[in-house]
Amino acid sequence: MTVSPSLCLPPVSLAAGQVHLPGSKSISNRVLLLAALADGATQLDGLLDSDDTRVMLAALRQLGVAVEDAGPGRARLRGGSPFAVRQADLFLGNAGTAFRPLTAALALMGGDYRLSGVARMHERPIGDLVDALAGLGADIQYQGNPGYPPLHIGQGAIQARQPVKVKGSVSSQFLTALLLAAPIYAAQAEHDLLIDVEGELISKPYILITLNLMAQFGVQVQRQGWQRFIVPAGARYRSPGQVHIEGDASTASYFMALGAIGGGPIHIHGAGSQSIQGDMAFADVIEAMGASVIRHPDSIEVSGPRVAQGGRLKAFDRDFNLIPDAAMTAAALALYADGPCTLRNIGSWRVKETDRIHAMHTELEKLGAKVESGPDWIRVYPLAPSQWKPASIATYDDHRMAMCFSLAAFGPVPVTILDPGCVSKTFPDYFSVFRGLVRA
Ligand SMILES: O=C(O)C1=C[C@@H](OP(=O)(O)O)[C@@H](O)[C@H](O)C1
Ligand SMILES: C=C(OP(=O)(O)O)C(=O)O
Repeated sequence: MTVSPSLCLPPVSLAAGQVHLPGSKSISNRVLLLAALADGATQLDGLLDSDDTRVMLAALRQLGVAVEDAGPGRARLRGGSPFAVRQADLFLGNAGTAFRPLTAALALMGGDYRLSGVARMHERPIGDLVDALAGLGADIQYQGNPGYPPLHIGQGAIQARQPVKVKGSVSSQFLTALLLAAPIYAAQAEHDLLIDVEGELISKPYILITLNLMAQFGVQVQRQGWQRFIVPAGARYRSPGQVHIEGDASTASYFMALGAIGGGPIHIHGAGSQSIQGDMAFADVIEAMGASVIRHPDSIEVSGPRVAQGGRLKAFDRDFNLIPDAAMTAAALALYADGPCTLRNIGSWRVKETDRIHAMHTELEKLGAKVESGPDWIRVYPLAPSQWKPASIATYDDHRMAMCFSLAAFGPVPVTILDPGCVSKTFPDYFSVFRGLVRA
């Protein structure tokens, strides 16, 4: 891992302007896989160009999928299932949206594949997905610690006589992975493929993204609540020809936050009231905190108090299970609230790019804040102007830590972000866009 030079952000007080969001990570990586599996050619625009999509594209190319670069944000894929290459060693960085769905797809195709990632990826659990795939007859071996990547995928004997059971309490990406891969089997099957969720399912809005995009590629999944998902026998992905990828709603949360604490207005283009991403609900969070939000179909405008001039946001105590990524932005905004803010039901933070509850707790304390946390919650007390301490913020190779702590520049002292380059996971240009929107 290369570490980028640290970045000192001097105090700022105002944020206003226009921002065009980079493509959604969640949609980009799903659509790349769908286009790779679908019959026919698919033209994509709005595609995210970042570490997470680069590893997905490189893997698909290695697997024999024809991918043409068609200019910035554009690509043309010619798909088909199974993939032409039956033996490959794939490096998937720290991209959960590449690792989990490719594991399921390759396990259902069968072959001789090795999937690995960065050291942290090898600490992120995948056992619940491997168990579900093993229940279908897939051949998957752990190459390191049981329950974690790296994985070896062999030639299984896939048979779905019973409903496939999958646990969704650690990550919704396991159910997403099974759903995306299901037509590889269902296309040839005589009976519908039933997928049953065992126990709790977290991060539910991401499942709706998955179902929406599968439908765009011709596969309609029926569901019974969040319990049972039915992939019809004969289901086959067909290219819709063209797909436009909307802007990233989790990324939008940093700019919504800027509008909410820096006066605004910040006009964020690329995702709005018609978005299929759950993280757009972050707009409701900042609205409840006192920001003004105007929603357009494909954009959103946010203004709010100027916290550097004594303005304050309203404190909150809420469940963030549906928007775990944007939730981190709310934790950073708590610094400017009028009372302690509690984020609940965020246990999945422990197994993401880093242990995010630990990282948030530690780094907010460096700024001078009082913080409390438990297994699946964190409480952040706001800072009065005299309480702020200049700090060097560690980012733990977590893009969201770096982006969230840019919001600390609205305090009265400078803040230094260590390894700001880690934003390349989803938004390589974040800090130049940030600088273009803020003023002293
Ligand atoms: O399916 C997806 O695109 C994602 C699901 C979420 O993960 P969990 O389901 O693990 O919470 C989210 O945190 C991640 O950034 C993207
Ligand atoms: C959890 C995240 O990433 P991943 O898709 O790797 O799970 C994230 O982007 O916040």
